[in-house]
Amino acid sequence: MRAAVVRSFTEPLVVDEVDVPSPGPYEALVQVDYTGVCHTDLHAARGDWPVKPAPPFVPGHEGVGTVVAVGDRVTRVRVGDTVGNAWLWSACGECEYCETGWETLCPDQKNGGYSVDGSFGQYMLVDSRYCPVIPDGVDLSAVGPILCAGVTVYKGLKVTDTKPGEWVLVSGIGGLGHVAVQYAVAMGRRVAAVDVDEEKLALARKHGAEVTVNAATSPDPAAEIQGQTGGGVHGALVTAVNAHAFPQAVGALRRGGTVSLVGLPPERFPLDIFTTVLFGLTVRGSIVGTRKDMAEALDFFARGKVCPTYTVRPLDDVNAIFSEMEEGRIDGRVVMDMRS
Ligand SMILES: NC(=O)c1ccc[n+]([C@@H]2O[C@H](COP(=O)([O-])OP(=O)(O)OC[C@H]3O[C@@H](n4cnc5c(N)ncnc54)[C@H](O)[C@@H]3O)[C@@H](O)[C@H]2O)c1
Ligand SMILES: CCCCCCO
Ligand SMILES: [Zn+2]
Ligand SMILES: [Zn+2]
Repeated sequence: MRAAVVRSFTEPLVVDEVDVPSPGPYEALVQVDYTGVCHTDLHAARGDWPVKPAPPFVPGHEGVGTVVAVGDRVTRVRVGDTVGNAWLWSACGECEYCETGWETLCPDQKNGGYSVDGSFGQYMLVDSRYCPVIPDGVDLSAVGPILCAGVTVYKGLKVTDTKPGEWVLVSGIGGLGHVAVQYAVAMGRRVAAVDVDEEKLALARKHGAEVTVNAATSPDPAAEIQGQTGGGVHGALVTAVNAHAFPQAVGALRRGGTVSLVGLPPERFPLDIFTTVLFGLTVRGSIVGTRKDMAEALDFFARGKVCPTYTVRPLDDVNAIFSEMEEGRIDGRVVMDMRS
């Protein structure tokens, strides 16, 4: 099968012929139709996080396709079903986190396109007990971005502990952020959006953001958001790939507000102790979503409440797509057509 392989963190990906994998007892072999390209795939290919993948590997965790073979212990899916892969490729199912609804924190989890091969290939393996099951009748070219961008921002919004009618800031209106605006609107939140690119802010307005601030031109984005939201946002979701966005989001919070950190620039940011304590602020990390979160995020998509903005491109464009992503030149999501 053809697949895009990371052979080195300093070389372009190689689109090569590789062996079709065989499913283990609980695994399913999936013929991939489409796969979204997440900025995490770029972090993986560049090896720029503290915990690095081990080349050679196939990135991708927003893949969707048809089950063509199953292992002998598989019961949850059948040949012919439409499934996806995900960052949460599998977990142990037995630790304190798996037992309490936090499988995303399982220390023994496997990660699609990072610690196990992912969806940038014509076939992929999934763990039948964890793979997202795609709702019938949905557009398979559009659903891929829900499998990571969608579930991640849906969960990140949930853990801001905001209520309908309250203000939520979405910082970074890229692949994650542009669907975050849609989930927030569908969840009844009022949305303020920040990015450094006017086209991205226009996309945020198109999807329902009432307030938009350009952090590249505003002298004080946090103050601007405080002013335009009558005292600050009740919650914030940071998906930006630049560390400057993080203290700005904290500064945009209303007293008692919560910020969910989702974006992963490999950096640190300063947190002012006094104002965090005085204003009773909550700063929390949020990583993807559980299988239950995934089913809920897919349901919003299947009911037409969220629809990714995306362009479809061939697998051979993968290195160009990464370069455009690095330069912030991708509006919405790129989805690669794996059928050719
Ligand atoms: N926590 C998780 O579970 C999780 C899941 C998926 C992705 N991620 C991470 O989220 C990040 C975003 O992923 P993506 O696929 O949306 O990336 P993307 O490249 O599509 O979008 C990034 C956005 O950040 C914007 N941006 C850059 N600098 C900014 C600034 N100073 N202020 C505001 N916005 C700024 C860019 O203009 C762009 O719109 C990546 O680091 C990725 O690894 C985390
Ligand atoms: C810590 C890495 C989280 C990446 C989630 C999938 O994009
Ligand atoms: Zn991702
Ligand atoms: Zn576990």
